[in-house]
Amino acid sequence: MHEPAAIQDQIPENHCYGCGPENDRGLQIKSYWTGEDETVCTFTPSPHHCAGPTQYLNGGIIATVMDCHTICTAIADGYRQAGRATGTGDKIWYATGKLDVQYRAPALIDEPVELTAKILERSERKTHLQCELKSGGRVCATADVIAVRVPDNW
Ligand SMILES: CCCCCCCCCCCCCCCC(=O)SCCNC(=O)CCNC(=O)[C@H](O)C(C)(C)COP(=O)(O)OP(=O)(O)OC[C@H]1O[C@@H](n2cnc3c(N)ncnc32)[C@H](O)[C@@H]1OP(=O)(O)O
Repeated sequence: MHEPAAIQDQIPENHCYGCGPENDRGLQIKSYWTGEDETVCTFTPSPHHCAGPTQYLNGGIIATVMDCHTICTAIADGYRQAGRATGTGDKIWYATGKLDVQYRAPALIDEPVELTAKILERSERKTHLQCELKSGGRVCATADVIAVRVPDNW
């Protein structure tokens, strides 16, 4: 069961190509909590997101959606840990310190991809997450991500 609002729709001033509602040429992914430490995202590729062969999704797009889904999860978790609703009060912002993607199978361009993110560990400055991307019912990519908390003036 999803919370009513997507995480991205609660984070203000986000122009990110992958997840910013303010970027009208971006991918505009939407992520939702499904549990204490887990989120999901469904992304529907467009034909121009293809790899060399037109039936498969481009690897950079795969990395981008995994990056944005996990970093937005870390940001929302930062607000949760601070005891505040996402996007309220002083800004909490994380950047990608590490994004290690394993491409395990090609992802189909003409079906939505399903992403899950799981928080493995958190400390004051960083959050360690794992992400899985499925297409056509199989795991096509996994990622190990370190989100690092950055100040407003980053
Ligand atoms: C005005 C406000 C507007 C708000 C608007 C809101 C928008 C909000 C939505 C945005 C959603 C974006 C979603 C897409 C996210 C991107 O695409 S961000 C763009 C890509 N990333 C970058 O450009 C990052 C570039 N790198 C950097 O800026 C800095 O190197 C970093 C990553 C912030 C680290 O800074 P630093 O000062 O070197 O940090 P440092 O104190 O050394 O490390 C902090 C901790 O992180 C660990 N760490 C750092 N890097 C790594 C690493 N690569 N591997 C493992 N651990 C690491 C350190 O070991 C350390 O751990 P502890 O010692 O605390 O245990």
